[in-house]
Amino acid sequence: MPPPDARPPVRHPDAPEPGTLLGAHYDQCFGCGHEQPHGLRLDATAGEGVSITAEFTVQPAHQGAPGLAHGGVLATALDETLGSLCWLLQTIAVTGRLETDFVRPVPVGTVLHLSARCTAVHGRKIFSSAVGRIGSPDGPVAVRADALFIEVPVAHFTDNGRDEDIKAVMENPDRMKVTRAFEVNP
Ligand SMILES: CCCCCCCCCCCC(=O)SCCNC(=O)CCNC(=O)[C@H](O)C(C)(C)COP(=O)(O)OP(=O)(O)OC[C@H]1O[C@@H](n2cnc3c(N)ncnc32)[C@H](O)[C@@H]1OP(=O)(O)O
Repeated sequence: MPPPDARPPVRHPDAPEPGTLLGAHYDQCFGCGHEQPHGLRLDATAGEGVSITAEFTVQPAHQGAPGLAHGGVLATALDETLGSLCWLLQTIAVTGRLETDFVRPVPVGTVLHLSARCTAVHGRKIFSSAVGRIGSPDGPVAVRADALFIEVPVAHFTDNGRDEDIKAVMENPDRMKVTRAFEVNP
């Protein structure tokens, strides 16, 4: 829970307009990248204020029990959607805590409709919540999460990431891709 002196989140003036499809922030990201054959390929769209909507289709590669999505995959979908809120705050942050409720089983082939919103900011701490619904934005709730993201310097990635992956990103001639890989301001 945010402390009493937490402040409401403020949408950055340079945040993408509501309705903008954000696209993959990093081609190799398991949540949104298009070069991960078994990734979620989640598509996130900027919403009003500090909110995001997103969709992903549960594939056979995402099974836990036969015909049903793995809980860790569903948590990834929530994490990715929540992480995209940082793009609207234009803050570099990583997941510190992700508390997930699994409410309904999610069959393979389901389109999961996710929505996330930032609820408060306190120092480096960003509080947010998300929900995932089956089949439509008004469908039955399947998963819910509350999260705490922590603002970090870009060195969090460059100091800790595997050298060859950092190097590969840095050498990309598309400077926007370099920037977005580390979730920095566009
Ligand atoms: C378009 C697309 C855009 C971009 C879209 C991007 C989508 C990406 C989505 C995926 C995001 C991820 O999965 S990110 C990957 C998964 N996460 C990680 O790998 C993070 C690993 N953890 C860490 O590196 C570290 O623990 C940190 C950075 C989270 C925190 O370490 P630190 O920097 O030393 O900070 P620290 O002093 O410990 O904590 C700062 C404050 O936060 C609190 N705090 C820290 N962790 C926790 C915690 N788990 N639960 C409660 N509180 C916590 C502390 O009590 C403290 O509060 P106070 O004393 O100040 O009150």
